[in-house]
Amino acid sequence: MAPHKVSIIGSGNWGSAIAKIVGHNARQHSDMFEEEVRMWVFEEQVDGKNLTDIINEKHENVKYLPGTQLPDNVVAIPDLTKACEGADLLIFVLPHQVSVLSGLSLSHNGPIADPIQTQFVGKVCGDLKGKIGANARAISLIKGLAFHDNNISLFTDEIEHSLGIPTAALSGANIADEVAQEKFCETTIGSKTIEEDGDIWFKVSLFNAPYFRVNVIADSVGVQICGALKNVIAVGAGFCDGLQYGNNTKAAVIRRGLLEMRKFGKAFFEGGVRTETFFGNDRGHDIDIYFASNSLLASLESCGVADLITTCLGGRNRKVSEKFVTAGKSIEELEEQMLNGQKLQGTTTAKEVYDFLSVRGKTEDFPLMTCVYRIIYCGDSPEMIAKDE
Ligand SMILES: NC(=O)C1=CN([C@@H]2O[C@H](COP(=O)(O)OP(=O)(O)OC[C@H]3O[C@@H](n4cnc5c(N)ncnc54)[C@H](O)[C@@H]3O)[C@@H](O)[C@H]2O)C=CC1
Ligand SMILES: O=C(CO)COP(=O)(O)O
Repeated sequence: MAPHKVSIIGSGNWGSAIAKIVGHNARQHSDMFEEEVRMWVFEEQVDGKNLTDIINEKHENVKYLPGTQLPDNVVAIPDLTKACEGADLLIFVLPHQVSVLSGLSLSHNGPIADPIQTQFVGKVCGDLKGKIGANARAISLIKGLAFHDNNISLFTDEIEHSLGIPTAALSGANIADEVAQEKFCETTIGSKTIEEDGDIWFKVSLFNAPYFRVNVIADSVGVQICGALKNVIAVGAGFCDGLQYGNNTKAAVIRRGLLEMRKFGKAFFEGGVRTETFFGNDRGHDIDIYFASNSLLASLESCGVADLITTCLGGRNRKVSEKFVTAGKSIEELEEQMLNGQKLQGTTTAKEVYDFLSVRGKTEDFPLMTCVYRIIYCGDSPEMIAKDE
């Protein structure tokens, strides 16, 4: 069989960290993969130069992952179609939505700026439609859900429908900067076709590394629900920090958040999600452990409680939401000031989830996520995050 041709679609903070692993593994397994790994970069100017040129000269994404050396077989390409031409393994790693400033809206201290929100995964898929081979496969590293007309769908389904190729999901307790520094962590791949995806994404080691332990489970829906909704809960955790509420309060938010995440998955997805995906298990499953790593430290579901904890402790959603409480500025302003082009996912997901629940009359069934929404978008006091009426 010809070696797989790998393309990475996205080059932000996580996109660049994963490019380091994938580039290294492609080079190590030259019988399985073409050595060159192409990475689509949304072109922009950094100090008067194209970011793609800087990446290809310095082998470093100086804007989104400064200080990390990328393997020189990772090649930055600004043209999406060229970056994906002939690829049979596509790695989607884009922010699920971006939010930019214009006009007026609320911070908890009053009116500030009105964000416009743009989903661009759909645009990327539209541009690639008809250009991807039938034998290709994709994997989504996106932590977010797709919302259209107050309906919800998974990005794996969006990509599958748009490009006609099977698509798995990868999500875990993976703060990009820590992964880039090769600090040990785990991650979870969710797949409907576990043996094929396990073979390609895990067994031949495109992602697995000594410091990045991958496991494959069948609950693709649960993996994606976890990745999207933990960002909303982390916004709540950030409010707690801004209010200096301490660890017990934050633990209560995490506990309640985890239950709401699971409840959401069970309520709105046909076939439901597995409880184990959220809480972890003792390796008692049959097919799920088929590809489980041998590492004793590895549990199967990094995407659940583990990712929720790491994001509530060290993620960008937490950091910006803490400042939202102390600075009295809008989320979009803080995102611009604090993240240097990186994107928050939890605040936009809070709005999407609220709109979805609202048209179904279900907001009261998800009080924590509703509260996060109301604090950001309706001017409710941040103290509401830890008040039981
Ligand atoms: N950063 C992290 O620690 C982790 C992030 N993730 C998830 O991975 C996904 C990607 O996140 P990051 O790589 O961190 O991105 P990021 O947060 O660094 O976002 C910046 C990226 O968005 C791109 N971008 C901005 N506007 C765009 C547009 N109109 N069209 C296309 N691209 C545009 C920029 O070029 C840049 O590559 C997200 O869903 C995130 O939740 C998952 C695990 C860890
Ligand atoms: O997904 C993440 C860690 O697993 C990163 O979370 P943040 O987007 O809040 O930084």
